Amino acid sequence: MIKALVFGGNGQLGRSLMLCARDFPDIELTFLDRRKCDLSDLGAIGRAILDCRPDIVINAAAYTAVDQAESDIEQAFLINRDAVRAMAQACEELNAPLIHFSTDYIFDGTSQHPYRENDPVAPLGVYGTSKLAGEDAVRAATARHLIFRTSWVYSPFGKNFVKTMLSLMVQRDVLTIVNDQTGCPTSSVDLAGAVLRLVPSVLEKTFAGFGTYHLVSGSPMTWFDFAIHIHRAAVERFGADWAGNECEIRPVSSDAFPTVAKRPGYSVMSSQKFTDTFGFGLPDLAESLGACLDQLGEGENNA
Ligand SMILES: NC(=O)C1=CN([C@@H]2O[C@H](COP(=O)(O)OP(=O)(O)OC[C@H]3O[C@@H](n4cnc5c(N)ncnc54)[C@H](OP(=O)(O)O)[C@@H]3O)[C@@H](O)[C@H]2O)C=CC1
Ligand SMILES: Cc1cn([C@H]2C[C@H](O)[C@@H](COP(=O)(O)OP(=O)(O)O[C@H]3O[C@@H](C)C(=O)[C@@H](O)[C@H]3O)O2)c(=O)[nH]c1=O
Repeated sequence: MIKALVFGGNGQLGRSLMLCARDFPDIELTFLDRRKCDLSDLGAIGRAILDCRPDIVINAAAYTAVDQAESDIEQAFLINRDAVRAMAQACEELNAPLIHFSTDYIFDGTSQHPYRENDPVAPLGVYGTSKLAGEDAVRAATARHLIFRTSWVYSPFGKNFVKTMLSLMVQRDVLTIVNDQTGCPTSSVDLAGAVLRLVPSVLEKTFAGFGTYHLVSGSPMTWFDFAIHIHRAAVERFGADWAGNECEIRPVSSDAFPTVAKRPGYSVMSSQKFTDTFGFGLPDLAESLGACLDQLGEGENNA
């Protein structure tokens, strides 16, 4: 039996790992949430890892409030950099690989082509800067790491764009959604399945795939396009009398929807390196969004 320790058990990715765990009976997952291990307490992180002595650590925790991070800089760096460094150092001490997640918001969005792993990074805000610092901390502390950069994560769990849109579509007659930021919506349930599928091979002595990978679902679109997809999929699933059916969705520029943190205009990432190395990719948006709405309908959406 493989022993995996997961930080961030209560987040979208953490709960998706819990959901997928039933398909991987050879992996015994132990989940830590804020109550069991507050990552602000850096000393507690090493203790938790050394107490559990896992074969592998998965960090699904992060400070993810993009706008709030602009004024909560210390906490963002504490969780996204310092706590990650503590995790990576304890993993190195135990010789356990660390699987960590990062974001498209480390890029400035000026690329003319899907970002590859070696493209220059230049985050526009505190969240992206702190996540980039976390990546660097992992690389400095342990060679046995996998960093998966992903983007625009949604799921039946927690807070995300799909759930926000579904509730706003019911509450409002008109929604204005930015149409000049392009990225790849990605299901955390798909991410969780992919990661658990990799775990056994990562633990093989001959595994040579450590490093940084982009891992997204391959359907680039704007947030406006994504809202249209969500609306269409919801009407298809919940029927024409769904309360959000009549909501009008209008495209606007980012100037018309000001946010505290600036977001990249184009943060599409290529998962080619991942697919070439591991021989599979993530399902496309239609399939994954449909599954998410089905799970929401089945009541998997505890806030
Ligand atoms: N969400 C997205 O769109 C994207 C996410 N990512 C990355 O993917 C990974 C997973 O993200 P996702 O699941 O969406 O994130 P969530 O915000 O859903 O979950 C993050 C988890 O981290 C936990 N956490 C935060 N601070 C602490 C703390 N001090 N002590 C203990 N736990 C803490 C939160 O706990 P609590 O529930 O108690 O608040 C939460 O459960 C992260 O690395 C993120 O940066 C990358 C690209 C896009
Ligand atoms: C609610 C709403 C948002 N928007 C815009 C604001 C923003 O530009 C875009 C997305 O808004 P959100 O705040 O939901 O998403 P945001 O917090 O920017 O999402 C990011 O989260 C972090 C954690 C990541 O790592 C990124 O990959 C990305 O997923 O949609 C509208 O245009 N209209 C609306 O009604």
